[in-house]
Amino acid sequence: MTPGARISAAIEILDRILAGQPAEQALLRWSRASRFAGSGDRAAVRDLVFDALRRRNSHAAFGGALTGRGLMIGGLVAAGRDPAALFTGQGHAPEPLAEGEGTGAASGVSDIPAWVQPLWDASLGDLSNDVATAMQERAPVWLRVNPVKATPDDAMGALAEDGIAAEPDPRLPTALRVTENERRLSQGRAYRDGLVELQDLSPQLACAALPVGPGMRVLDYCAGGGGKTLAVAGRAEGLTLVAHDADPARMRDLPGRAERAGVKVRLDTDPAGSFDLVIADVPCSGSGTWRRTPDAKWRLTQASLEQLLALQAAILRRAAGHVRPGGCLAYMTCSVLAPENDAQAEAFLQDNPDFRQVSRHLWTPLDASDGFFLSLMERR
Ligand SMILES: C[S@@+](CC[C@H](N)C(=O)[O-])C[C@H]1O[C@@H](n2cnc3c(N)ncnc32)[C@H](O)[C@@H]1O
Repeated sequence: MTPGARISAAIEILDRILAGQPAEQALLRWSRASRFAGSGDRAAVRDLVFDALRRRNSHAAFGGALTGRGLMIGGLVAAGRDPAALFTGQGHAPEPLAEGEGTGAASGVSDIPAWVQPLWDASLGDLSNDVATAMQERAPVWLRVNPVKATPDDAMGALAEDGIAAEPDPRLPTALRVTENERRLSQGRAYRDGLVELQDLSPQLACAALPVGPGMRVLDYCAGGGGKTLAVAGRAEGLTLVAHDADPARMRDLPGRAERAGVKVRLDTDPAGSFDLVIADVPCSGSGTWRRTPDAKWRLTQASLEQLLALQAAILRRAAGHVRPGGCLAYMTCSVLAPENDAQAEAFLQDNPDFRQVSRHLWTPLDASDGFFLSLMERR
């Protein structure tokens, strides 16, 4: 596909997304209908669509319209390129620019949804603008080295065999940032043999901060695909790891992932007894990961946020019931919004005086990768 044809494809997909179709669905539908597109074309079109969603408001302002075409024109203007060079109407390129298209300005335009902006500002304070700016960029890819199978050097060596370059984070040597050829990862030996797992830096830092010791009983109460379960699995010998999720189907990949990682995890739809550590990685707005899933940023509504807040509080209460006296409850979200983070922890502590907060941390793209929150609470 020519660069112009890729832009035409992105316009068509963005128009579907703006009409309400989820981004992944719109991309899949285009992919299925476009057998002529090679893997390079698909990746390029996907990047165009996601870049446009990350900066939807500012690109629409530059382009002059909140349409697929306006977003693509605005994206080129924002990048300092002349849209007329690609909007030629030749071959499969989009029609030439009409009078006034691409002449807009975007100063003062925010790419945070207007209704979220006050919450965003109140939650992030002085960091608000910088975090919003960071969210306009593509997210880097991070790997977690599985200590059961490899040292960071072994993992980097195996990645290098497949031409994938990665470097460790100075704070956590088992966290590797991929610097070259990330698209080869899923086919590479390091991933296939369980030496590394895909996991962003901030949840890795959060899991590394959990009190995990030999022989402990750990319950991952909202285990989903098991990212947190597997992150604690290699931290100590003799752990009993129990994974629970209200929707057991969400855990379907976990047994395979655990086997690849060389660790034992028991799936339990109704866990009984008490645990030394209970992880509650609750459903959330995902506002900390909006540069990875920019579609979610525009789909979140006040009503859906309120539903999430109620669910988070309920899960926190239920998960707490599984913590033994002297044990810990780790409340986690991948959000940067205070109502989902400190406000939940504070309300819980208020109602449950047998718990006290031992530590809390909010990571943002300014010091880690995705935004992520951890409140660690101990049961007296
Ligand atoms: C943020 S995701 C978990 C991600 C997972 N911990 C990981 O690292 O891959 C939240 C999970 O909570 C689950 N969930 C929703 N309501 C729940 C409830 N009432 N009790 C337990 N889990 C719940 C969802 O099904 C979802 O899998």
